[in-house]
Amino acid sequence: MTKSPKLRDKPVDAPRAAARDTLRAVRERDAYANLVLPKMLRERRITGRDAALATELAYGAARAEGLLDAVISAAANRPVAEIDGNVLDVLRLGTYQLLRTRIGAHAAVSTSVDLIRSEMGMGPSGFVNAVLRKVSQRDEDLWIDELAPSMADDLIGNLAFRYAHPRWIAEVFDEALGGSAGQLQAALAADDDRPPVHLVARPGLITAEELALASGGDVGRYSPYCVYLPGGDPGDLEAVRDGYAGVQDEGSQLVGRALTVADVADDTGRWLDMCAGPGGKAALVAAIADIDGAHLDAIEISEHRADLIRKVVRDLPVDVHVADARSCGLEPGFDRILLDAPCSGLGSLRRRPEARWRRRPDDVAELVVLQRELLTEALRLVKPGGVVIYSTCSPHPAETVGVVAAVLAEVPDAEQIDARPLVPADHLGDGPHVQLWPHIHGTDAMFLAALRRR
Ligand SMILES: C[S@@+](CC[C@H](N)C(=O)[O-])C[C@H]1O[C@@H](n2cnc3c(N)ncnc32)[C@H](O)[C@@H]1O
Repeated sequence: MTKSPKLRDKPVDAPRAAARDTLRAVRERDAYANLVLPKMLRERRITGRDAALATELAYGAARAEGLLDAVISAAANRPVAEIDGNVLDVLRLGTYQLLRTRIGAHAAVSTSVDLIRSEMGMGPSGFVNAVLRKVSQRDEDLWIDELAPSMADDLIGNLAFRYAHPRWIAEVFDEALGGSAGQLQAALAADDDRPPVHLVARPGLITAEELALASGGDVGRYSPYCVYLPGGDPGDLEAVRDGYAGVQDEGSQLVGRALTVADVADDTGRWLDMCAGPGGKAALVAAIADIDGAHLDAIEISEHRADLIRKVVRDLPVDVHVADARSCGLEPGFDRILLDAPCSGLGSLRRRPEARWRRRPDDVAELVVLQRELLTEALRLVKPGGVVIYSTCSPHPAETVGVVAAVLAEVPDAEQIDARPLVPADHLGDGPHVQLWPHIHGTDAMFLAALRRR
């Protein structure tokens, strides 16, 4: 039977189908949206404005999942766990468009209905249509007013809901920010935004000024190697393709640089990166080591990640070791050691769209044990007078100041030194550690502490 013109399937639009398939991969396979989508865009030859739309929708909907689900559940009058997964992906995309983009309500609803009808037929498409129409009756603020805990009763709960963070993460940020509600609001808002793209100009190969000219970007505020890219795909830049530049958050650049500028008497040029994969900081440190006549040993436990390091440190004075850094077998006596420890990643949630909804508070306790062991070993491997930079891309106090305090209590000949002079940024607080923030510095929320063996 031929369908009537009204019922005939419309072709689904490619960017929204890619966004839906990304959300599905995240939900079904625990995939990382920022790995799945770029590959899908290449394979499906989706480029330009269409690629930008798919990215905005997929990453935006993944980032806002908790908020979207609360609204969908209210509009559908049932918990989202009772909604078929494939239908839920389309509802999330549609709700995201309605609440958080300028896409008109008609287009947001009808494209969602088309997406579901092409796969699942009329029944589910009627449900999607009904739910999204209900969602479209209010804007985001009205939904928040209706569904979030009140500011007066539960400020953290309200802000967590409003800026699409699980409550426990908002609590961690609150603790790290010292309980300032204004700071917490700004931090969550910045974390809920699309992240900027930062490039690193590899020392000795290109300057930040040259890279800014070549890329149409602006030189960074703090890192002498940083360029802010206003838009576009960094992979299209010749400097990135040729390895003169890479994509790296400015906060990470500041951590790598801090290792190289700390005072170390009689630096013999033995430098170590204890947890180096995939090699972002190792590449920067090694480029500076090359200029300074030093050598970097880079340890990484995962073979695959060690391969990634080898790719980015080609031609630089680096030895890559696949080992557990707690028992790597290298001779002690290093002048400078970077321990960029495995961590919860709560400081770079804006770059990994779905991560905030995947992490669990319990993840942290196990990581803290590993972080302490690694830092203790770093202090054994560094020479007296040498420096250890301990860093995390997390502001979680248990992973940052907690680890440093616990290890210092156990290692009597180690001391913490002021890390602030090693970081050319403002608003660095009372020290001695440095905690960067997206809402203050525009960087990921990187933490670093500087320790010395007496
Ligand atoms: C935060 S990442 C490091 C990021 C890296 N410094 C960069 O800038 O690209 C932590 C790394 O430590 C590795 N790792 C975890 N446990 C380790 C261990 N016991 N020994 C060595 N590496 C480890 C992880 O595989 C991961 O690649």
